[in-house]
Amino acid sequence: MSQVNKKMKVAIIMGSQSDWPVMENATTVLNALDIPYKAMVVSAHRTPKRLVEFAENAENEYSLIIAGAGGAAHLPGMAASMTWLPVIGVPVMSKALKGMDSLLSIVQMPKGVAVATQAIGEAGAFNAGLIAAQMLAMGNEDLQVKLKAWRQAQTDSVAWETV
Ligand SMILES: Nc1c(C(=O)O)ncn1[C@@H]1O[C@H](COP(=O)(O)O)[C@@H](O)[C@H]1O
Repeated sequence: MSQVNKKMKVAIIMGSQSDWPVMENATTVLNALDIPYKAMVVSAHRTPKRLVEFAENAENEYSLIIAGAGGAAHLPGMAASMTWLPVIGVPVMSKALKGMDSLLSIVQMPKGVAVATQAIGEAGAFNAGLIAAQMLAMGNEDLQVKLKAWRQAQTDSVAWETV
């Protein structure tokens, strides 16, 4: 894999395939800006060995990790504990506690291991893709141009007023 591709690629991991309808929102901005990604189920609880293998090798293939999980959402923090790559956490809505459990499990990291936690649910997943794009754009002028155009299109689409 070329250095350019490696620099741009985002991993989207989630605890269960049932998270995908929420986590798919993370792909909206990535698709719009032609940022490559790979989405996969990796569970700290159910597939711990797969998580260790993924996290220990992530820097060879990816620039950033978006990690979503619901309930006892240990996946983002555990991934962050095993790689220096930035991990953006998405609390997936849970049935029993409406995602408050997911949010608190992800956001309340101990000092020294960081997860960039987003809002609960679809908006959080969407913004995870957006902040990933912004982070990648820091060192990429082409991406900055695309991102500014995307932002302007959003601004134009929400402006509304009566005559
Ligand atoms: N929180 C975690 C982890 C983990 O943190 O490793 N693995 C699965 N899960 C979560 O369990 C919920 C229910 O999963 P199922 O729908 O498969 O029963 C999902 O939201 C998933 O993210």
